[in-house]
Amino acid sequence: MYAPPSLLDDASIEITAKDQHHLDQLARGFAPGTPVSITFLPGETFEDRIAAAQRVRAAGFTPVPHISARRLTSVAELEGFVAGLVDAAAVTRVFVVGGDLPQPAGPFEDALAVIRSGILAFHGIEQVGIAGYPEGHPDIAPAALDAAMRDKLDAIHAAGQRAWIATQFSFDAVPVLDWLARLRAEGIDETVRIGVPGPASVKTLLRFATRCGVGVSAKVMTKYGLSLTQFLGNAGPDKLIEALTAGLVPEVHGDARLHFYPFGGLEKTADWVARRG
Ligand SMILES: NC(=O)C1=CN([C@@H]2O[C@H](COP(=O)(O)OP(=O)(O)OC[C@H]3O[C@@H](n4cnc5c(N)ncnc54)[C@H](O)[C@@H]3O)[C@@H](O)[C@H]2O)C=CC1
Ligand SMILES: Nc1nc(=O)c2c([nH]1)NC[C@@H]1CN(c3ccc(C(=O)N[C@@H](CCC(=O)O)C(=O)O)cc3)CN21
Repeated sequence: MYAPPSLLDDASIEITAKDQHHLDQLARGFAPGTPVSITFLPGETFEDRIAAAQRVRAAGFTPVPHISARRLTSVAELEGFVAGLVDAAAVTRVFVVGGDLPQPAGPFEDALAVIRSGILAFHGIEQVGIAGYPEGHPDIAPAALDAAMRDKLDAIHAAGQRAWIATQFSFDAVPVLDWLARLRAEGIDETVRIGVPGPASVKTLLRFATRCGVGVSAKVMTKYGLSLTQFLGNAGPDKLIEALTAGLVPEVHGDARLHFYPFGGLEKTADWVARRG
């Protein structure tokens, strides 16, 4: 076994509202209490998202609903969503992202605006997650990303809440480890959950990489085990997690864990974790 149990043991996982009907599959690889993020996708209703959080809680996991700032159309919508999550699923943790819309659909320009609204703290949210980009973001300058991270951490702490960082998924350990070391050197010591893809077909992984603005060079594809000649074949994060495990040094990288994006389905990721855990 190449991965120490700790890195896989403390992993979290991200689902979509549709996955709420397949939560039984998660228990095969993830312990009770595991944080389960619920992606905020367009085309879902707030009722769907609240029901998903409720099912995650009922299945024995910790629901972590995502809030996409730019997709919110009003302050009342945010109020209603957070109140609903607390009432139905006793939610105490949420993850706030800017969102992919080029222009905000409502009053929230970015994640910071949602945090500064005070609505999360008012409803008793205790922990707030924010996004990290070890390889940068295609539409946001590195300095803006750094400044946003500091501002968001300050605002979360000022509201008396705890923060954590979950990173955009990556196929390469090197930039992730470098970025994490830099963050720690700057004095940011929050838990970082490193985004890794679950096992999925090469085709699916490349489709999500394109959609989410994650670049994959030929060199990185080879390193990860992604082959264009086996486009329909599967690729798992074995080598990536092996490299992270070998490269993570607690004194340098602090509290680092994994966050799985199961692009190939919950069952495949849970079984993969169970086989290696
Ligand atoms: N990592 C993840 O799991 C997810 C990431 N996203 C991505 O998050 C990006 C930004 O979110 P955060 O890191 O939370 O940043 P943020 O909300 O903290 O904003 C950081 C800076 O980038 C600007 N910005 C925010 N969204 C933008 C966009 N779509 N296009 C151009 N500029 C934008 C903001 O005005 C601000 O100056 C979105 O563009 C989206 O691509 C969206 C959903 C999930
Ligand atoms: N820039 C950016 N935008 C995002 O929306 C985003 C990221 N980055 N990083 C990773 C997470 C993970 N995201 C997602 C988005 C959709 C599904 C998804 O499975 N959607 C459909 C299937 C669509 C398909 O297969 O193409 C589903 O039915 O659940 C999963 C994770 C969204 N996220």
